[in-house]
Amino acid sequence: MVVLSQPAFDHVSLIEAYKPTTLFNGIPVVDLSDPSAKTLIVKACEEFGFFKVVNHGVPLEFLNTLEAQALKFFNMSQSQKDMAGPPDPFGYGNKRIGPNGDVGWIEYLLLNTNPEIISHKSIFILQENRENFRCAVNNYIKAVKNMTLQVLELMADGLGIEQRSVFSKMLKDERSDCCFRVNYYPPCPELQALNGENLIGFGEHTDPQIISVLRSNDTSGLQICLKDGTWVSVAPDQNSFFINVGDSLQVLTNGRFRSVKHRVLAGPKKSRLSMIYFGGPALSEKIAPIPSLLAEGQKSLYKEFTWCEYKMSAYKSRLADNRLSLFEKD
Ligand SMILES: C=C1C[C@]23C[C@@]1(O)CC[C@H]2[C@@]12CC[C@H](O)[C@@](C)(C(=O)O1)[C@H]2[C@@H]3C(=O)O
Ligand SMILES: O=C(O)CCC(=O)C(=O)O
Ligand SMILES: [Fe+2]
Repeated sequence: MVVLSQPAFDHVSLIEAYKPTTLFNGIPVVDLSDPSAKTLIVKACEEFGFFKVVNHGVPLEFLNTLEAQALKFFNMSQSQKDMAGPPDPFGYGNKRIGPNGDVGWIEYLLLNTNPEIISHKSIFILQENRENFRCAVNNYIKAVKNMTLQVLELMADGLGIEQRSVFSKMLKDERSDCCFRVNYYPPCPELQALNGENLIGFGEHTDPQIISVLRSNDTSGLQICLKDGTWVSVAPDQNSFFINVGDSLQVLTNGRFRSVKHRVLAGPKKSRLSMIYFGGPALSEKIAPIPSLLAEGQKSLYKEFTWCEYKMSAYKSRLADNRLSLFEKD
């Protein structure tokens, strides 16, 4: 074992000796132009709460432009970036995730997707480049949101729900509570000396919203937890999107879809850059199973709550907590 003394390695709390994970080649791939997409989506949400989307229709130019703009941001000096933080929860964050003491080997920008709030102070510190950045974020979010609405409609269709817009209308609502996150995991060269140990970039958690749509650069690091509790690595694919079922969708489907536990490990050589669109409903939206998904006599597994109540409770929790357990019926 190599023992590194302080200050050579002062991020000890982020080091974890996880069991080695294998690259999983069973991640479902859904081609949005394929007529069987709706069936595949439902199967993937039941089995994994996670799938990859190809033929998504989002111009690759939007992905690459935003990546370049985000790198410009993260390559600025630390003092400049600090002017855009600390997150409240929006803005620039460095190592601290959320308000309750969680940390990771990460820098990020968290933005509200409401177009007026995209003019958050974090964008203003970009000075002469802010219009380019704002435009790249807006183009990306608009296109990704459209694709997400399509996926949600296929989901409803695949579940046999008469009202195809049952999920998508929650995001279409002008009061919907969606946010956007750009995560940057810098390389950590000292990691090479720590044989077999892992550096936590973003600790294990489920996403509280309905759906999360992730795109990353070509650097690995994302892992998901399978039904049997095994953690597996997801091969990066910079031209595709990865969809996560969030806690709220698990409730809307009365547990038929599962919100996927996931985490990110940082690497020694390459930086990872990911962009995640989190689709949440209006604060007043009631989160309860869609009635037609309940078989006769079947009851909801969850107590009634609104997205506002769930979100407030989530923000009091630690990242790895099972946030839904507070809302499960006894
Ligand atoms: C530790 C926390 C960070 C988080 C809010 C929370 O209290 C628990 C949920 C976390 C999470 C996970 C998914 C998204 O990245 C996020 C923005 C969200 O909505 O819930 C984060 C929150 C955050 O980073 O503020
Ligand atoms: O950065 C990633 O790849 C995933 C991060 C994540 O899960 C999140 O921001 O909620
Ligand atoms: Fe997440």
